[in-house]
Amino acid sequence: MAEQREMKEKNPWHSAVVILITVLGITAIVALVTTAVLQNKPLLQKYKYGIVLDAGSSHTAVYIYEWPAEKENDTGRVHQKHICKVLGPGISSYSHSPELAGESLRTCMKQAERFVPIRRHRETPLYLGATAGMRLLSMENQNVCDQVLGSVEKVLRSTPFSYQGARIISGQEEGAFGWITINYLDDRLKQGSGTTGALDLGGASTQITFATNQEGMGESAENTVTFRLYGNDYILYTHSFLCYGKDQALKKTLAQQAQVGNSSVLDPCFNEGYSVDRNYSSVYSSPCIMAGKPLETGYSFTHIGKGDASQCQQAIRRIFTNPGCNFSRCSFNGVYQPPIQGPFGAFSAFYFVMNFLNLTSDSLEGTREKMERYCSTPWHQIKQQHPGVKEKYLAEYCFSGNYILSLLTDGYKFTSETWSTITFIKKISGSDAGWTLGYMLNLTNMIPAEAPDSPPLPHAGYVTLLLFISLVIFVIFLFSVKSLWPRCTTQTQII
Ligand SMILES: Nc1ncnc2c1ncn2[C@@H]1O[C@H](COP(=O)(O)OP(=O)(O)O)[C@@H](O)[C@H]1O
Ligand SMILES: [Ca+2]
Repeated sequence: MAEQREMKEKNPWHSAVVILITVLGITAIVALVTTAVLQNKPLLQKYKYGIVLDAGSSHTAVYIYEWPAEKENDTGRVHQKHICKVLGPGISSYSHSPELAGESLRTCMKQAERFVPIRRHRETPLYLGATAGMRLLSMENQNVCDQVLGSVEKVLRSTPFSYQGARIISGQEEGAFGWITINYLDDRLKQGSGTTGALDLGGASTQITFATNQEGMGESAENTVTFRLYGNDYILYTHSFLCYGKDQALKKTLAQQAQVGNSSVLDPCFNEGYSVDRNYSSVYSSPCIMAGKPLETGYSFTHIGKGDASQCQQAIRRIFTNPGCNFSRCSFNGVYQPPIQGPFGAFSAFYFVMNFLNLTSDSLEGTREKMERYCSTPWHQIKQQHPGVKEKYLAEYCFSGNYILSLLTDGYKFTSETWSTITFIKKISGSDAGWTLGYMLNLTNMIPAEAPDSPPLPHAGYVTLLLFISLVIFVIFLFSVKSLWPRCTTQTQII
């Protein structure tokens, strides 16, 4: 030992060489890792954009989506950058002055020009999809419907974006794209595991969509949609009930209680103390209300609230018809529906109403109890408690809550057990739940049928592994130098 120490002391190279090797080794490792990190780091993030207008029956919303340019085909990469709510009613309400439908969009489209960088304007696809309000208008008057679509088209063409068309989407599309949206945002599609069903409640229609492995799906082709996404096959059951959105359902329920000629209607679905004069024509002004439509609707009546939730539900139940079921099982109105398979995400008006009523996490029984209590609260008290809420919504929450209860239980056949599989949602990871995102992903081919190849390791994992292997090599190298060194120096000594 003493001899060796002496040799080291005699050899001034010993420590200098070891230090040099260590410094060089560390420098080499740092250089290697830095190069690996820089080489694999994504280039300065470039974003792309897409714009979809949701022309609903009650209002129009402009959605701007954004995604990293290189990651188009990855799930969960597209997110909502901005939403602009168009002032005024839905485009289907402009039947008396169709040109104003287009004009109503201008403010939001100007806003979109500011949210999308100028250099991206020309390549940004722009779509408009109209839903049940326009479906109803096309049934009432195809010519006026075309004029409204022509008017929005004219304004959208005048924007700097890449206009891709304005059309009425089908109920199946509305349901299926809503399903794609929530499952894409949840990052469930790539995993190929369980998916979430979609429940959408609008003003004029409502949609139910869920994946099913039922053999019996062949029973009803019009309710079946198939997709191959990221290498997985999905068979979806979907149905859109036209005239069963909450505004049309309210008209149906009211029309069914009203008798033309009567000067008042005592309505259990409105709070006690509520009293508003209405014209019969406002109730019957919809192709959804067929039966009992009088020739002369120029009469008015006083709409008086009675505030009784269970009577309200009885009244609502009468708008679901049961003409007999020609399939193995049905929801309502003779429409085929396989056994429901949860979990479910319930959005749009399902969320707005249940969130207002503080009913997003209650049991079915708890929900019924709270509805009884809300409906029996006098109208003046309700107004006092919620001064900031739009009075039209406020007045309708007793009806809307009961309608949701009835639609989900009497209609879709949710039970006390399956009720808890429903989550009332507005947004997922910052993007609104709704059909628009799924619509854009589909039209821009952003969801591939087959799973794209991806590197075996994520970037962080790759760098860590590289660092670890380099360190191991370096430590082995140091040990071997250390164990070889005395022999070398001894040999030198002998010579
Ligand atoms: N804060 C809110 N509270 C209650 N209802 C709301 C609220 N915001 C929107 N709604 C309702 O949500 C529904 C949205 O429907 P919409 O998408 O316009 O129709 P559709 O999908 O049938 O074409 C309308 O009935 C509207 O009144
Ligand atoms: Ca809608």
